[in-house]
Amino acid sequence: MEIIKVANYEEMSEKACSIYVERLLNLKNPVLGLATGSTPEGLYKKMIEKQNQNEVSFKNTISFNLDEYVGLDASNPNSYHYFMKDKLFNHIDIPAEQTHVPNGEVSDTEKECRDYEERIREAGHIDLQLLGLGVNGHIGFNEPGTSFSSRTHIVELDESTRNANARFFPSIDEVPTKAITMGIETIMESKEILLLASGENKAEAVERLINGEVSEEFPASILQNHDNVIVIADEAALSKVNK
Ligand SMILES: N[C@@H]1[C@@H](O)[C@H](O)[C@@H](COP(=O)(O)O)O[C@@H]1O
Repeated sequence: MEIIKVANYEEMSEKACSIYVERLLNLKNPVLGLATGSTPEGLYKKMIEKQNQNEVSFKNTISFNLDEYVGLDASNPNSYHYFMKDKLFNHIDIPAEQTHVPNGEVSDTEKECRDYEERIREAGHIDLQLLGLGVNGHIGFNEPGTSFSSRTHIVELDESTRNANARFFPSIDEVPTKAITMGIETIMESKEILLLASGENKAEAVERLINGEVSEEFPASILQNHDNVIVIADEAALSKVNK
């Protein structure tokens, strides 16, 4: 695991963007795993700038998002479909049919999980998977206790996760209770993983990610077993490491 320490959120986004640009320029048909949440927003802004400056193009890129709430349709501003269009896809040249976000609105969610896995396989697996980090160690929506051999599946969201994400909703009651997420094994099959963390509220989780025991009780700890992981974290997020 390579750990890159940066001063703040801005520098984290900058550094992550430079890694993206490098991979986009080096891969013929990049398959990107994308994430939602506050953490990657700065990176997405910078990627849009890079395209506007003609430094990169996403025309040959295929993308797969990690997760989506169950029960929110794509036009709901809190859905991850909406987030991705609003923050990235509507502003870059990636063809819509090359973007994939799990569909939490279908009646047969089990089939959607299987189909999502199939689409990732057909694309030749993910070259670079972006991850944020939940305060309880979740990656995607894989909550503590999720099997390390899980594939794309439906999850019950933890109360702590619903509380953490309630800031985006009018009230906690409107935060969905279920989500569809790539599994831990799906994520671990990515050829390279880039995890971003910023702020003091992530400090404990970052410490466990780096130094903690590898355990299903802390899903992100599995990344210690992947041989191509870069963590970019700011000083606040790293404040509990090496103390
Ligand atoms: N499903 C998402 C995760 O993919 C994300 O990484 C995490 C952290 O979010 P944030 O970046 O807003 O702290 O929370 C959400 O629950």
